[in-house]
Amino acid sequence: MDQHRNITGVILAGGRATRMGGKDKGLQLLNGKPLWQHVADALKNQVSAITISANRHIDTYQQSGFPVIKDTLADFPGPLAGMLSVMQQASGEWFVFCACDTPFIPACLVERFVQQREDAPAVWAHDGERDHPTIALINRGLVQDLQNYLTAGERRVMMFMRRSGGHPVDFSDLKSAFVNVNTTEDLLMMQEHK
Ligand SMILES: Nc1nc2c(ncn2[C@@H]2O[C@H](COP(=O)(O)OP(=O)(O)OP(=O)(O)O)[C@@H](O)[C@H]2O)c(=O)[nH]1
Repeated sequence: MDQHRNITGVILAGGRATRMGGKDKGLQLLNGKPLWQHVADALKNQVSAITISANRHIDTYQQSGFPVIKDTLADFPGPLAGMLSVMQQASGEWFVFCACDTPFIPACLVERFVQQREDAPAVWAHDGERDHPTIALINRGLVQDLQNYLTAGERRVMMFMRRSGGHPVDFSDLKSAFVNVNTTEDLLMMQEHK
């Protein structure tokens, strides 16, 4: 059973990146390569297609050759806005969302999600210590729930994921793969340690 063929990988590259001084986080270079591209390279053999979710510098992201879906909700409401826009506009039944600020996601991400999903409509990564709700496998069937949630003014990704009937998937054996970049200092530290 090769369920990966029907899964679209989505790189979440929108947001304000306030902790990075408002720069476009996905376009920041790590070892000479934009963060979004690290995620695309890690995902490309795990999914059937890749889409970028962004709300700024759309032209730049389009130069990647991947489809780019702009957030339909204004005012940067957060990662769920990107997820909603993609689930409304892209085809396919399953989406693997990955934050662009997590450049070392593991090669077994999708396989483990699929194997451990059971019947849940959503699963997300847990590194043994922290949940990573923006690294998640989600079924299109949740689109209406997500729209209702955002319309009600809710923004928290973790709360939506818990309410979805999904569960976390354990990646404590690969904890370092979930290190993420929030500040320019984080980026510098990662470059130094490569
Ligand atoms: N499409 C989309 N993606 C978002 C949005 N907000 C955050 N993201 C992405 O979701 C992931 C997690 O984002 P956060 O670190 O929580 O938020 P951020 O805006 O990037 O950064 P801070 O303002 O410093 O919290 C990152 O990959 C962001 O690029 C949004 O409004 N739309």
